[in-house]
Amino acid sequence: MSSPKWKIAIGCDDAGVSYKNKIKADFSQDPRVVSVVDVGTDDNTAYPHIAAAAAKLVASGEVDRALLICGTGLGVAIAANKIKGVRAVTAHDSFSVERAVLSNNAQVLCMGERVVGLELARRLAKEWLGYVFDETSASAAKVAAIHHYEEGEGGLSGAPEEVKGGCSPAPLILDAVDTFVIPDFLSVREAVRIIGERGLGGKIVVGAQDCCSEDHGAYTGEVSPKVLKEVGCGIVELGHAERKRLFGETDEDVRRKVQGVWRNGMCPLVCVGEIGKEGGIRGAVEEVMQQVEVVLGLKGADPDALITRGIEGEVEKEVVLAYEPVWAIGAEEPASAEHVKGVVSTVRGELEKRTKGLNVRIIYGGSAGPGLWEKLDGEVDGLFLGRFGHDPGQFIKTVCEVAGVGL
Ligand SMILES: O=C(CO)COP(=O)(O)O
Repeated sequence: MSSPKWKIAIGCDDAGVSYKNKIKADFSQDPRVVSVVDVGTDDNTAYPHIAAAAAKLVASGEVDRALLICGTGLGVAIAANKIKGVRAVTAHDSFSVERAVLSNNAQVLCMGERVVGLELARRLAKEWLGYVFDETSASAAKVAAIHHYEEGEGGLSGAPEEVKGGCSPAPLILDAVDTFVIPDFLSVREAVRIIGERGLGGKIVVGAQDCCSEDHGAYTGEVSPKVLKEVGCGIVELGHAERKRLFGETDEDVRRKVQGVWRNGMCPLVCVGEIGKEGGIRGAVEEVMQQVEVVLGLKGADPDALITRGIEGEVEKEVVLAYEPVWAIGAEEPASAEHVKGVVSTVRGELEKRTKGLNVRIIYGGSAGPGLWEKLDGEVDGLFLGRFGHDPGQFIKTVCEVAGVGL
């Protein structure tokens, strides 16, 4: 394996200028270093500002590591540790420098110009470049525990915790499945931040549970799809049965919202499903098709014109239909596999004829969870979890089943 090439930030206060400049010069000659960002200082800027500037570069991923010098190496470490995601240590001996990386995955090394001799400081900085944290080592779980405490017990409750718990499936599994989480509105930004921070942005899409059909205007209390896009949403759930039942939302309302979601380059996830189970597969297909015709604007539409009609500008030609028989939501069991397969395959066949150029995926929801996927014989494109998605263990189990990977 080739050794890594580091992007490094370096900084000091007025007590650490000469060591910083020496080590910076060493780094510029070291083939293991691709770039050095000097955050200062050669004046008397106080150490917390310098340390925070370097630590922010680490936290944002602009650099891999930072080296900070002050009189003791203590103040800069304390300040750098205030930046979320950063682990900074003070170390003046070879063993501590090694363990700082291999045990603690510290990205920031701090030294004190008044504590350690110049030649030792230079040697330690050189050794530091040779250590790489092993994510598969026994230390990884302990570093993850630090991260857990950093998230804080006093943070938002409810959905963010679920999001945090649900963020742990290995990235490889997530490569095999398109995964999304749809928290409440207030938790959307936090979900985007946590997922990004764990390097899972692009692997887990964050969505919203509803949106306004309009981007701007006097719609007090509504949430604009434009704003959802800006904060990092990629998918918006529309027309859930509860919105229809409790808030009187109609399929025509959903149609306008679908347009708003498309207009903003996101994917609409439209819930459809029959109310009662008496009509069997036939009755369900009829009810679902009536809803789909309205929400996708299919009635009397020329399939070729469908995609451009009413969708201005950038067109995201995809929709996810969540087939959720209303009677199966919150029930003890999901609908039978036979029922789901029958409805989905018929609806899919209809839509193939009538939605040219539109990528339609149909997923199943309604008491969906572990054990269901294999029964559906590949007839549906995915699952939409309610209660089982709130439980990180069940969520991960289901994702693994869909990915075809054992836990
Ligand atoms: O409505 C649902 C998801 O939005 C389904 O919820 P349950 O899986 O808890 O039945």
